[in-house]
Amino acid sequence: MQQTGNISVQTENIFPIIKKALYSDHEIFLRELVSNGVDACQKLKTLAGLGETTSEIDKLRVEVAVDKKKKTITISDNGIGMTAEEVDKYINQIAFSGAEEFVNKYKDKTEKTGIIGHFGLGFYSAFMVAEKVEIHTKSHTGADAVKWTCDGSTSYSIDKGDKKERGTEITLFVDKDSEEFLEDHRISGILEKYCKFLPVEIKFGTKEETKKEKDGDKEKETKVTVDNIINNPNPAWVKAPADLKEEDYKSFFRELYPFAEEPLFHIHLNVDYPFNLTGVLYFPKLKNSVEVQKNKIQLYCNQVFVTDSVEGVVPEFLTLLQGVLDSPDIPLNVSRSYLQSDSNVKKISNHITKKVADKLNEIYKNSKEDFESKWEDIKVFIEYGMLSEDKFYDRIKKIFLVKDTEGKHSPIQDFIEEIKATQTNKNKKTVVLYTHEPNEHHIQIEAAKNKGYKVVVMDSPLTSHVVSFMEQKLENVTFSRIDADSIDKLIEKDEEIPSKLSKEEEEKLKPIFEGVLSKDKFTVEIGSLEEQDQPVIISQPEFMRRMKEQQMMGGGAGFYGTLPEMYSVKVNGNHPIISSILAKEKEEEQKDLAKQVVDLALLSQNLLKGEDLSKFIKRSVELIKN
Ligand SMILES: Nc1ncnc2c1ncn2[C@@H]1O[C@H](COP(=O)(O)OP(=O)(O)OP(=O)(O)O)[C@@H](O)[C@H]1O
Repeated sequence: MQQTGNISVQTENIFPIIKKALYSDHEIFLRELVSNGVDACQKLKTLAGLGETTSEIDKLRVEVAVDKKKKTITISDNGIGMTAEEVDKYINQIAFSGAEEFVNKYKDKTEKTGIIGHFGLGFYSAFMVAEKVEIHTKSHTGADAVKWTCDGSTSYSIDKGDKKERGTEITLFVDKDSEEFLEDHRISGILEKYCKFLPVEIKFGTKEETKKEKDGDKEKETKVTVDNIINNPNPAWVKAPADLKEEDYKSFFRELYPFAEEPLFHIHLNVDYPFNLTGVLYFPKLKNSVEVQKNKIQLYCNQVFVTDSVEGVVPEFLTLLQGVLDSPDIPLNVSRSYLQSDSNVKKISNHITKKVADKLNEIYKNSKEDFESKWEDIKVFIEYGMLSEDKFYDRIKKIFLVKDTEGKHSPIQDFIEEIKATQTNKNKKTVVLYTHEPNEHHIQIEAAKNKGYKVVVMDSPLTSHVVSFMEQKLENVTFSRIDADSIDKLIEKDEEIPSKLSKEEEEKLKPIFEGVLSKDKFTVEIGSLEEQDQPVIISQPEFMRRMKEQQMMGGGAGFYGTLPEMYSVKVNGNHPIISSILAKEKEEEQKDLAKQVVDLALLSQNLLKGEDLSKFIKRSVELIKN
């Protein structure tokens, strides 16, 4: 038997849920009620623009007042007001949004109305903090004033009211558990957080200001009491980019982050099709860090602050930026996991990524010098971006810079072209040599320079990921850190350097060196390098080091992280010292000399520490004495 029907919802059951669980944060009630007041003003403005009201719209404003004695919070506005029918329709029917109805009615007649309300639920958030709510309202139409009262049960009363002025006044009789909201600083804090950029003036009490006046030759300071307007109704992002100067963006930045260091540059977003998005994003000076900056972007919906955790709305790498995004098209009242699958959110996220890449390209095009001067501060961001979004990489690959040890910047693609002739190995791979710390690798860099090679400085925390990524993206290119092997092995050419040692001599030499090094950490190899190269070179293989670094960045140590540090020790059989070690008659003398050159190699790698270092110094002093 098939049966169909409607699931019935009893308002008695749903009301307590709305009251307690509609929003997890109780402080939201103020945002909702102030937004309703702002909407009421915006609606009146829209009607005035269409000639549908004769109301005065010069001084539209919302006011919040707290009466500690009466334990009330009042939110009043001089907006559109409501008639008795409207109160019945919009307030008595939960989830019937007058805001949405208004937007639909006027959507063809006017441009954006900037109306915030949408769901028809916000008003009821008042009951999260109030045991009783009263509405006094008078419509702009001149209809009789209305008084509505509800004590939090499902019954309400609606009467003729005595409000004389146009607008709506909502009074919350704050319940015992919510008395914290009767504190001025609490209300200020909430207004500051959510309402700082609402488009209509919001007044909360008064404040004292000092005015300077001319009194003859002198300046006189007088104190005056003025309305405390808590918001800036015209923040930079709602203005047209053409109307703003660099300084305006900077001062808006200071308004958002009074204590932050000045940003490098900004991007003004302004889209109205196929979705609505405005905002200003700032590039902070990141230096070499990826952690500190996150969660600095503030998300607004029609100028109401919604959240500063933007994950899910913008790609993760963009959370390194600062600034404001405003879009009525982001479904913010829903869960984060839903956000990621929302098509508008995806489009917005792609758009921002594109805009950011466009801006970077524009700066590069306008002035290479300017771009280069900013590079050290933005490279981590760019690296993070290209590692996480392939599309971003495609847009910035032509302007991804590398800096050589002489301080010269070049786009990586140009750099590879430049080194191709000299730094291509016998397997036809062009080898990019890099260092994370030129001072530490001075010896190796000098050896590379002697061969006519160039070394680039890659010192970001993401370097090991970046080089692996670039190896996948760039054809026939590999990266090697300059200390990963001897220079001849880093870029292996066809012609081998002949060895001065015979096979027997090499076999004699190996155990001497093995005897002065710990077997668990070092593997010894006798090789033939140039005579002028170092007698012993200690290196950590590129692959192993990279894996360890990547796993350290990713948190857990993983498989490679658990492996002990391993180094390879290459003894340069062509170096005169090595021949003289072999020539020594006594085993002790051979060992001492071998130990000395090994220690020198360790020292150059910053690997000689503690007792070993003390012993080395002592031994060196003895050697000099002799
Ligand atoms: N201060 C006010 N002045 C005039 N009308 C109001 C006022 N407050 C509420 N209303 C009317 O009551 C309706 C319901 O308000 P409510 O806050 O519950 O929902 P909303 O603002 O439409 O949507 P949301 O749930 O997204 O806030 C509003 O759409 C509006 O028509």
